[in-house]
Amino acid sequence: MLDRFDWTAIAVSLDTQGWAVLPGLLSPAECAGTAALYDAEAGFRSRVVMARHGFGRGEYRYFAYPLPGIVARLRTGLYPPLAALANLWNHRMGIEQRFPPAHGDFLAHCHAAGQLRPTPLLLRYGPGDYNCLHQDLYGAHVFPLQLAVLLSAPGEGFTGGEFVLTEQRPRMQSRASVVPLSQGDAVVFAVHQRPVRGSRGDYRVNMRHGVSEVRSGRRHVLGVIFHDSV
Ligand SMILES: O=C(O)CCC(=O)C(=O)O
Ligand SMILES: [Fe+2]
Repeated sequence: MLDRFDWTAIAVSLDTQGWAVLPGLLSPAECAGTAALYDAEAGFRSRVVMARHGFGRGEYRYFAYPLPGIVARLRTGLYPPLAALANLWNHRMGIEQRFPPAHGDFLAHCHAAGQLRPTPLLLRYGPGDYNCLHQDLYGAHVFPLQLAVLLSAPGEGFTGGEFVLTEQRPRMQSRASVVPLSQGDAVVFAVHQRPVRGSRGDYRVNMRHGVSEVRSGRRHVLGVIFHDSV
């Protein structure tokens, strides 16, 4: 399911832009089935109403362990190629930490440090909802890449609600990107920082992500974060 993607091209896109799209990661049926979980009683550990925290407008729910099969498979299966890139990034940024090749081993480090709670989440937006620019840091252990899968169909299921990334460069003005996504596409992006090649070697830029206002309809997204939370 995941070996059909061109991981070399994905790494190049992440290196040059700070994000990459995995087209059609989930089928329309998988998108609908996953979005429908939002209304299930069980299977989640908490629900967050964004306006209550100043995070924006709309809401999300964090899955509980055990994760639904599709979420667990994506998290475990996408980790190894992303860990290889994360290790190159940490080397370039002068950060000592290296990531083990299997997700279970990385999670064991999170759990030993008291980061025990699962972070994959489902988000739901309606008209007027949006997600302020943020970084999903949940403790000292951070895996530097994450994924968001658009479960709804732009133009049909909703309008507005674009996925936005900003890149804050040292002593320079910030740059914004809008990531074009169709239903079932995933965007892989930097959680916190990424290395950028400059004329005098690599420097670090600070990344944030968010969602512009949804104008109509309903927008569901599956978020896959690889570190667990305190
Ligand atoms: O709704 C989105 O596209 C962004 C979701 C998000 O912030 C995340 O998955 O971390
Ligand atoms: Fe996020």
